[in-house]
Amino acid sequence: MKELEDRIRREGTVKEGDVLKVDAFLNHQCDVTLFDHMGAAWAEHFAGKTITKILTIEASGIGIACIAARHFGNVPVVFAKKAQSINLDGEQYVTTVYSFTKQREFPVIVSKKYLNAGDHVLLIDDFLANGKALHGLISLCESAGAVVEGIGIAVEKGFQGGGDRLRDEGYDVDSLAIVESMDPATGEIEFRG
Ligand SMILES: O=P(O)(O)OC[C@H]1O[C@H](OP(=O)(O)OP(=O)(O)O)[C@H](O)[C@@H]1O
Ligand SMILES: O=c1[nH]c(=O)c2nc[nH]c2[nH]1
Repeated sequence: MKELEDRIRREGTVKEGDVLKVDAFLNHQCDVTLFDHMGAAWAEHFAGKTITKILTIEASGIGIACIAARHFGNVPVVFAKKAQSINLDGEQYVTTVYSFTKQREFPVIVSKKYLNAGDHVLLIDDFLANGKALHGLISLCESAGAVVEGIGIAVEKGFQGGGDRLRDEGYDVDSLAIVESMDPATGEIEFRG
């Protein structure tokens, strides 16, 4: 998606440790017009698939997923929580995920009320790096007996391999910008053609 690639080129910065900082528009300050265009792009890609629910993971996926839902008939958006809370009751699906930016494991929790056999799920997230977050969400869907219809990602860092591993596993992964390489010394970013 050219609009997203242009924003990354203009406003993204490359940090040491394979970190691309795009918090001016994607995952700290949020450009909702861009999010709306991203939702439209996923709706075009996944047209023809029946989506009954969007599943994402806190925190950065939530805003993007909510705006994307407007393009999928306002289906419910569920976000997996990364901490237990007195506000979480009843039975839960739980797994653990290693967080790329926080560099530690988190529980990943969804109430059984909100993910069911018979759901046709679109997974949405801001970043795909090693694929840990998505494997966590896929595992929750498997536990619930829900079908993963596809995966919509804003920025995939292709060189970390998580996206291609998911494609090899048979998932339909639509990443709107795939960074093939990035250099913290020069700031240069190359996208997959
Ligand atoms: O493919 P992976 O290696 O799993 O990396 C991608 C995940 O990393 C980030 O989450 P993170 O827990 O770092 O932070 P967040 O709270 O900003 O969502 C991002 O939002 C994805 O969920
Ligand atoms: O802002 C971010 N930049 C990244 O490079 C990244 N990788 C996973 N999650 C990420 N979030």
